[in-house]
Amino acid sequence: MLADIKRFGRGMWYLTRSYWSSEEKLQAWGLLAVIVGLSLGYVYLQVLYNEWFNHYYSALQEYDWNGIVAAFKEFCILATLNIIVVVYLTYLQQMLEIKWRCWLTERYVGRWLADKAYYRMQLTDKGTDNPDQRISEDLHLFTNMSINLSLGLFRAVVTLISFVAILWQLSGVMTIPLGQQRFTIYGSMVWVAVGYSIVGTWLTHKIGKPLVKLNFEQQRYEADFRFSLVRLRENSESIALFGGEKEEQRAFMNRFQKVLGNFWEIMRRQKQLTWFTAGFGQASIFIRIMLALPRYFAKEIQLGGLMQIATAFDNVREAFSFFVDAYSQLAQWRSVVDRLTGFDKSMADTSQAADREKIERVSSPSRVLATAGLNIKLPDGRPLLEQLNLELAAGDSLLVAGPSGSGKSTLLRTLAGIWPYAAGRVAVPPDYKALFLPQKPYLPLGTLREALLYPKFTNVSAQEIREVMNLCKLDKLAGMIDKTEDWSHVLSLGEQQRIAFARVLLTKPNWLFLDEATSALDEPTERYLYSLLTERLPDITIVSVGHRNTLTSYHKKKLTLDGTGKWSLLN
Ligand SMILES: Nc1ncnc2c1ncn2[C@@H]1O[C@H](COP(=O)(O)OP(=O)(O)OP(=O)(O)O)[C@@H](O)[C@H]1O
Repeated sequence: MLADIKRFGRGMWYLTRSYWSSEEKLQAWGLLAVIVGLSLGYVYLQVLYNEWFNHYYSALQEYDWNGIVAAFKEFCILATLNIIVVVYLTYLQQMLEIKWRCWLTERYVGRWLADKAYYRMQLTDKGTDNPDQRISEDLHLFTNMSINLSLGLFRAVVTLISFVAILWQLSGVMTIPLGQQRFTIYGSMVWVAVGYSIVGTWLTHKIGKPLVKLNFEQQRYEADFRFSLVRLRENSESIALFGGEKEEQRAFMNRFQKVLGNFWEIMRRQKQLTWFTAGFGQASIFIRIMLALPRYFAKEIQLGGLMQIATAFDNVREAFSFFVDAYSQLAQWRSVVDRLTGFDKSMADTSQAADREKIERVSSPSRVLATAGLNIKLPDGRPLLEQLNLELAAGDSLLVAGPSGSGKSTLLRTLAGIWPYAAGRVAVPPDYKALFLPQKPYLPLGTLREALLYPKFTNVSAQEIREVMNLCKLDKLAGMIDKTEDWSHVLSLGEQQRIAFARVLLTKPNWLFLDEATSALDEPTERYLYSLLTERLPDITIVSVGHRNTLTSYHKKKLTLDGTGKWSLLN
């Protein structure tokens, strides 16, 4: 338990410190100071309201018309101030939350993308699941809960102190005769109000405790259910071709049953809790009056004093109920902090691993790409390729062949610098401008023009884009370059591969790595596109991975891998 609290404290400190000591610190602290000021103002207004009840009801009791008019005037001022304070308190609190979230999101997204951590993490770190959820949901929850809970706690404590003091004053001194003795009790109403609130909140907590876990589970079941629906959308074609609708429906309903079962549990618990809270709320209306009646009948206080006691009692009770509500959120807050610190640690580890990368990348003195003693392994340590010594001069072309799973793509990943399980030396030419084409090109959501120029949206004229598209046999699409679509779903794989070739002609790299980038094309188109490359980019060096025999004729060299570490080179 203590270790948990310590870990939570450390996590909180780590996540909070960065923003509050950042370049935005002045703004953040300034905003916080205004919010704290408004919170104090809000509590002070509640105290004034409480006194107002006294003035108003005392005037009513006395049939004092002038007193009532004065109370109305006072009420108008208090109500106006209250509205202004409540509006700005909410608005500024949300402003602080969004600024903090924005700062954290920028930082997390930046770190996730730096050193290709997003790719490496899925290879090296199995512990951090759903980084997308960490960034979108957890950062939102973290800032929201940190601000609401800490400022809420501050307000509740100040309210409690203020109204306990008021109740103490209004309680006067109570003397109870017991036989010969007389007992004097100070602040009697405080003890009753605090006792009543503690018992009530404790019972609420006892009855409502299982709801914390149940609500947490509900979120998880809902997320699982949603995820299965999203997967159907993503794999709609395969499922339609398999005719897998019945199986999918069964799987959906299985997941939905969990949502349903848990929700029934929540309803049952909620019902018990509502029995209690509704009863407790009604009882308190009665008790708060009963509490003050002895002094009222003893004519020690007036009707105004009676009403003032009643509202002070409500304020004390509300302040206590905040602790219970907050308590139920603590578990969620703690798990958010845990998840974020875990994610942070995993990003830090990944970037440290990138720093001590075992591949030595140097600049080659001539226009040659050379590997020396290159060893590539699988994540479990099995060798894929051992002691690869390869030299490729600018203008060369190399075909990488070998059985499926022998490590061809992994060799390309290593040359691109994204495979972490590799060691050795890679020398790259000084004017090295490489482009890697995978089998299924990535097409970002947006226009075709953006997809064609991804990731560097350089200024290329529409005319040039259309020309290149015509060259790549994409004339049908040349008129739609500014149309926004989910192109990866609309275009056939062959069309997507031709888009990738158009991308090559537009970005003009001098080293091109193709990983089965023509697998979906017919052989004549494949031949045409290879000849187009050498015709339009005569300086280009091509490294291709592929199974087709036809590819051999477009390359001068052939590297064959056997998947156990051995390789052979044919010139
Ligand atoms: N992220 C990963 N985690 C674990 N193993 C992996 C990972 N990526 C690839 N591998 C394994 O590495 C081996 C080589 O994969 P690679 O994709 O390089 O083969 P390939 O020769 O290109 O295969 P193919 O011809 O089928 O495309 C395979 O056994 C594969 O299962």
